[in-house]
Amino acid sequence: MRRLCMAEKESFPSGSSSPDRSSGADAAGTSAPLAAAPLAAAPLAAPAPAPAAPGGSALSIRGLRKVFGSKVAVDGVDLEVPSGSFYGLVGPNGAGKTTTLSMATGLLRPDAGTALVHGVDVWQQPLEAKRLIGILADGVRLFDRLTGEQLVSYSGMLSGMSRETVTERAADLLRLLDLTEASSTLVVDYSAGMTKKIALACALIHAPRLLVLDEPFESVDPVSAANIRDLLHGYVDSGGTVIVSSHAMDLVQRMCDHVAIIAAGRVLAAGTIDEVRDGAELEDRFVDLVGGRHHAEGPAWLRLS
Ligand SMILES: Nc1ncnc2c1ncn2[C@@H]1O[C@H](COP(=O)(O)OP(=O)(O)OP(=O)(O)O)[C@@H](O)[C@H]1O
Repeated sequence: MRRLCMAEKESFPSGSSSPDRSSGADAAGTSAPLAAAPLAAAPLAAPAPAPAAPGGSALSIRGLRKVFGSKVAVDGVDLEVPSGSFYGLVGPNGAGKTTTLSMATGLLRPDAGTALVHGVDVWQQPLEAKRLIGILADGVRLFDRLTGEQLVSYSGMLSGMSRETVTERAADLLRLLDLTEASSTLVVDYSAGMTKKIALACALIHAPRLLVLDEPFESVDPVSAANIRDLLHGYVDSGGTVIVSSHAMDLVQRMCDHVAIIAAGRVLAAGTIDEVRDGAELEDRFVDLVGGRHHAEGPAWLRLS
C-alpha cells in the first residue's frame, strides 16, 4: 500500500535500487531491481529460462516475518508455490498479503525468513532473482508523467531488451489490455483501472518466469478482466507461474488451481483449491477459517423502517 513506498526506501540493500528512486530503474514503480539485470529478449508468452528449481517450486517461502513497531504483520509464513501453478493468496484486510508478497519479491526486507524464486534467494541474489519476477505491486507509485506507451517501453528497456523488441511487445500489451487509444495519454490522467492495466503491462514486458500480482483486477472493467484472465492462463499454460492476491473468492476459485488463506500474518490453509475448499465453496471455507462474521442487522438508527 502507500506505506509500502516508505518501507521500500528503507529496506533496499546498499548497491540495489529503491523502487521509487529517480534512477529510472522502476518505470513501473514495481520492477526497479530489474534495471541492473539485462534480460535476453524473449517472446511474451515464453518466459525466459530459469535455473533448476528444487522440488519444482516457483516460489518457496520459509519463516517470513515482518514487524512494524508493535504490529506483527507477517508471523512466520511458509508457502510453496509449484512451478506452473495459478496461485491465489486470499485473506481479510490487514492479513499480511501485501507485506508477504513484498518480502517475497525483494521490495521489502524481511525481519526473518527466506524466499527462493526458482531456487534463487531473493535477498542473497537479488538481481538474479528479480530477473525472474514480474511484479504488480499494490499502491506503489508509477512514473506517471510518462505516457502509457513510454512507461511500458522504458520498463522494457530498463530490463535490457532491445528497442525493437520493446516496441513490438509494448504494442502487443497495449492492444491486449485495451490501452492502445490511451497510449499517448499521460499515466497521471489514467483512471484507476487503466493505471492498474498499464502497471500490469510493465510487469509483463520482460516475460518473467514468475508473475506476482497484488489485486490485479481491482477497478478493472469486466471485459478487460476477462482479457487479462485469458492472457494469464496462456502464460501459465506456457510454463509461467502466477501468484495473485485477491478478495474475490469466486474469481480465485474459478481462476486459480492453488490457494493459500492467510490471516493475522499466518497461513491458515494452503494447497490445491479442492483441498482447501474441502467440498465447500471457497468463500464459505474462508469465512469459517477466518471468522469475524457479525450476523447482525446493524444499528437501529440504520434501519429505515
Ligand atoms: N509500512 C507499514 N507500517 C506500519 N504498519 C504496516 C505497514 N505496512 C503494513 N502494515 C500493517 O501490517 C498489516 C498487514 O498489512 P498488509 O498491507 O500486508 O495487509 P493485506 O493483507 O495486504 O491487507 P488488504 O487486504 O487490506 O490490502 C496491517 O495491520 C497493516 O496496517
